[in-house]
Amino acid sequence: MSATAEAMAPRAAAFSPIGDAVIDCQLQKVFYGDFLAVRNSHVPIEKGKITGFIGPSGCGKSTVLRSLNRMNDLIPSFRFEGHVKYHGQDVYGKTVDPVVVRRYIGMVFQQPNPFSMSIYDNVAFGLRLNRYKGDVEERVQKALERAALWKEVKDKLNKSGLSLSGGQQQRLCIARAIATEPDVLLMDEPCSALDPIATRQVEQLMLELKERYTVALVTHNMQQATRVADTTAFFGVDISGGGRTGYLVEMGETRQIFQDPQEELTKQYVSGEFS
Ligand SMILES: Nc1ncnc2c1ncn2[C@@H]1O[C@H](COP(=O)(O)OP(=O)(O)OP(=O)(O)O)[C@@H](O)[C@H]1O
Repeated sequence: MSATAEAMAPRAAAFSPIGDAVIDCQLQKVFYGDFLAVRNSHVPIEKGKITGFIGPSGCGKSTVLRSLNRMNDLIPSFRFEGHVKYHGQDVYGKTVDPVVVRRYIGMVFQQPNPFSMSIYDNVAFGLRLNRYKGDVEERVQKALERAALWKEVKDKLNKSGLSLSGGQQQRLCIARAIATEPDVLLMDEPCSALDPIATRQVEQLMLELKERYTVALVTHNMQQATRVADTTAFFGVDISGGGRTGYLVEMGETRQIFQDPQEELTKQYVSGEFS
């Protein structure tokens, strides 16, 4: 365990990385109330890689991503059958504190969502929440450097995070997510609100981040998946029987998914026959 992780003692039952596998996600059925949103999706997340989730709207990409660090806990109607294991440990174990889960498995959202507080406080937020006992200033600087934002903000750390441009705000959110040194970073369409230049900066950042973190990325942009993802999971929507249930169609190396898909549906999707 890193010095940072040690400095932030878990508040509930022990939940710490062991072993080599990062996340084993087996979702047999995912419901919102009575609605079956996702079925039969086994989505392993491999260490040190970027795993891209692609597929048509409503196929469950975000649902699966958010189940990995218990973000769906915030939705009362959410329930699932299956398991999500992080280094072999049950993420949904009765004694596991979701705040601790999210320290190891951080998240960046579609819309840059800095808190209404200073740039510094945004990045320090998770450290304080987790009662980090080390040097907060040093950790904030390191996170901003890793998020390729330090040079642009080092002279205005007390300015509001909301005063930054959209691309800078998204890099600030990435800095906030990595300040606690997570093991895994979940990114839910992190570039969809950004212009092409900011998008390229964030994509470049993802490639740098994977040296240190494991990344799972939801994207609508298939070119983005080919540019940054090592592994790609393609989800489809089953409308037979009048429902709309997402499921994993195929998962493999990104090159294979785009150039040599094994499933007809994947072939049609990546060739743009439907979206
Ligand atoms: N909070 C919720 N309550 C009820 N149904 C939901 C909720 N969130 C998502 N759903 C439904 O679950 C299904 C999967 O949604 P999800 O957002 O995971 O798909 P997605 O592939 O990420 O879609 P998109 O690409 O449009 O963002 C959809 O039918 C959606 O309407």
